[in-house]
Amino acid sequence: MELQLALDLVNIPEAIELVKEVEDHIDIVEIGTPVVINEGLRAVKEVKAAFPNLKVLADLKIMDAAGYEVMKASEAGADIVTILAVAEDESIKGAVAEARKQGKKILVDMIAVKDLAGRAQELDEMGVDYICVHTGYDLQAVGKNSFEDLQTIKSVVKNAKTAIAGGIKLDTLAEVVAAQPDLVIVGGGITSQADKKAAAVAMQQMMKQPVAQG
Ligand SMILES: O=C(CO)[C@H](O)[C@H](O)COP(=O)(O)O
Repeated sequence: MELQLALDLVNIPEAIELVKEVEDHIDIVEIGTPVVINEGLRAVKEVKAAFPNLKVLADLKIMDAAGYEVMKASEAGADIVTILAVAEDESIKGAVAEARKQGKKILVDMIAVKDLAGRAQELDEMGVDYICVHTGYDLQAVGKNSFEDLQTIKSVVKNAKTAIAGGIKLDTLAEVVAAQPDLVIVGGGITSQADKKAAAVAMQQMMKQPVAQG
């Protein structure tokens, strides 16, 4: 199980400072959508240059022109690029084809999908690398989470890795870990803590513990 640190509310120097604090305790650093909007793909390039040993995910949440956008994010140094599950199948297939060409991975964000099981099955058949259930900020604000959604996609996905994002904190991580996703994405659960390193260490330890059977 891998841990991804999501950076959403920072500029490039702040992102680099933040990652320095936790780099030994995370697997992937996400350049969040607001950062890409504010700073462009330069943020991906500079963070990858600063931390060549970490995988970098560009959270572009692609909706169209997928092959082109995956190509540009790849050129900037992204290892993983995100596309929205609600995009057209042609866009998903274009993203997967370009990622294969570039030696990169595609993570599909299931935000706003109603038929989670059906769409997850289709995406799995299209060869995407990760399928991620996600409660965005606007639904977190009304008390939602994606814990049940993770079980739903896990019951149908055969090939892709499964991931979960949205408001995960240390006190809710045990429930997430029990469902055994391949990837856990945490933003504010680390970045809003006074001791970010301690939060990342505690999360990493919890994720490494063997799961009780039965
Ligand atoms: O993609 C995002 C918002 O659209 C965030 O990166 C994701 O939700 C993780 O951040 P947090 O743990 O703070 O919710």
